[in-house]
Amino acid sequence: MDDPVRRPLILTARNLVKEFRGFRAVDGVDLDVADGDVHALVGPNGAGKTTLFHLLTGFHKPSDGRIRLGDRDLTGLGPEQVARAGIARSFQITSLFAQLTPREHLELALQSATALGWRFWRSDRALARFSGRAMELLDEVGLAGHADVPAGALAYGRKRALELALALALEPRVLLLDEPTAGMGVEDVDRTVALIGRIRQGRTVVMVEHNMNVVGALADRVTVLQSGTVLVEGAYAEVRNDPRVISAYLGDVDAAH
Ligand SMILES: Nc1ncnc2c1ncn2[C@@H]1O[C@H](COP(=O)(O)OP(=O)(O)OP(=O)(O)O)[C@@H](O)[C@H]1O
Repeated sequence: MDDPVRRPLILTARNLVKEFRGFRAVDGVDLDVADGDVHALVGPNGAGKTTLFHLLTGFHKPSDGRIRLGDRDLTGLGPEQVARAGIARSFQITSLFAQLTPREHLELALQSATALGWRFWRSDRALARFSGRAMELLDEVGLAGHADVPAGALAYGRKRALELALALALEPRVLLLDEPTAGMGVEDVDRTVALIGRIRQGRTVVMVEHNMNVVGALADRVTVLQSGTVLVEGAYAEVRNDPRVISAYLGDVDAAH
């Protein structure tokens, strides 16, 4: 049942296919992400969530199908072009520099998003003009009090918050989060849910997430994948009680709790 007040679509995929040596990890997926929604991609292990995520961010090229952001066709673009077009994914912790502080990370990310690129790498004068915005972003993710600590010394949850701030620095039209609560204890999960709840304001978020409590707390819409295809798409409450989803997840949902 479609929600009559659904917002306009911002990100769409049509008949998306990704084949690996004849095996279809993503097999004809249609995806409709509405502007301003938190849209979760869920499904049992091996369903194709990560592959779909890589397709949406340009890390994989589709074997077939199309991806559009607003009225722009992004099909076949590489990761950097996709990011510049307005789809940002949260960085991996492994891409943080242990000796640089969160403020320095943000200043560099903000500079790289401008036409200057990385040309004035660590020139203090060039970076100083990004300091104000860097602090705003750190404040938004709750890291203002840790702005000048080397990133290597931050606790795990704070490193993830820094990744989020780095993605936000690109001012994306759509923010993609790959398992934002993976590997976290209960307290960090709660903090992360609150954080995503804050940063989603005025933004569109697509997230792959295994923890159904997190999905229930944040997602407006849910796409359930199974064997590379869309099993069900809808509001969380509808999807959660759908017998096809329950059967696909049998055992898996309990494990995620
Ligand atoms: N590079 C690859 N080469 C070959 N097969 C792949 C490749 N990447 C993924 N696959 C296969 O595609 C299927 C979907 O994998 P994918 O990682 O997208 O699933 P997933 O839903 O993210 O699973 P999980 O929840 O376990 O992370 C799996 O059977 C996987 O083995």
